[in-house]
Amino acid sequence: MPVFGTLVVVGPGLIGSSVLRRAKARGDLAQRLIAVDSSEQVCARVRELGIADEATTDITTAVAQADCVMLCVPVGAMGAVAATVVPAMKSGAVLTDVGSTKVSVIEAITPSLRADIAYVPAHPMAGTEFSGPDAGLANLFEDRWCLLTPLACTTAQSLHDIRSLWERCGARLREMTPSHHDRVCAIVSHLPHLLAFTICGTADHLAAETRSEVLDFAASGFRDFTRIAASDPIMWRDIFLANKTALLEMLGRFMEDAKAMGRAIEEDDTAYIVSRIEEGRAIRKSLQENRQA
Ligand SMILES: NC(=O)C1=CN([C@@H]2O[C@H](COP(=O)(O)OP(=O)(O)OC[C@H]3O[C@@H](n4cnc5c(N)ncnc54)[C@H](O)[C@@H]3O)[C@@H](O)[C@H]2O)C=CC1
Ligand SMILES: O=C(O)C(=O)Cc1ccc(O)cc1
Repeated sequence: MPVFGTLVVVGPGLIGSSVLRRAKARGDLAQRLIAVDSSEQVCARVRELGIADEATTDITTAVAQADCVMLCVPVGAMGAVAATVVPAMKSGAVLTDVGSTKVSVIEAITPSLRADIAYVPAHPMAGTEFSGPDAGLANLFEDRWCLLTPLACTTAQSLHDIRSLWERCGARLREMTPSHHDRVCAIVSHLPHLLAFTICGTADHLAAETRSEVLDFAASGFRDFTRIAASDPIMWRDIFLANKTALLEMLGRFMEDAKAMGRAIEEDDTAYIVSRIEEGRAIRKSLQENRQA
């Protein structure tokens, strides 16, 4: 029995097209799948890939048919898209989003909400450095967390249905408050991306300054940073600005710890250096035991 009659995915890029692929492959997420994108090129590609029953730029006509609308656009676009989508939705339908930040997305969407529309904010903690409809994978969410931040306007039925949808995508679910979500994601996702973009920039500037070949010798540790640094600039600009408070708090904490490591190196404090490295190894081991690495 499908969770929804008609599921409309707005923004069938990496995340949206992964949900569509999973829905097509299983057949029990929704009876009918509609993809909506502001780009006709993206719609044409979705048609070629055959991952939705319909792909259109006509957002209001599409969402009027929806039992569930899933917003998969960059976080900075969520508010404007919701302002177009919500007035056109039918009574009793469910609105959900997959944005990487929750407090600011909820703030942006809330002014558009209606009493007869349930809203379930969600965030699948899975992805890659690639974007667009070609990048999606039916198994992207398998064994990955999907974080839900239910609100007063999240009915029990809508929460149940969105939980079922993500469970059928293979995700593990956890509920938390939006502000807790943003602090957690600031440290485990947003700060690592900030560090990756920064270290690649620093190395590139050094190479330019010294007119040397430093990057030719990039070892695997540096290469791991470059994978993350290849992520979409608009998406990450939006995330950094949308999660400014929590991200700056975590950046401050990180800089303190980095300075302490610098001092330990300066002072030949071997015990401190080894204890921090051991902490890192222990985290890696515990993640591998939980199949998340
Ligand atoms: N990339 C990742 O690894 C993850 C991303 N997210 C979140 O998922 C959302 C989507 O990210 P991706 O799938 O990576 O992006 P993407 O760039 O692959 O896809 C976004 C799609 O939205 C469309 N779009 C942009 N503005 C629009 C508008 N105003 N109306 C209609 N369509 C519009 C674009 O044309 C594009 O097809 C973002 O909010 C992101 O924070 C969540 C988890 C992981
Ligand atoms: O590619 C990676 O390593 C990621 O970390 C993907 C990712 C990007 C954004 C999210 O909100 C969640 C996951």
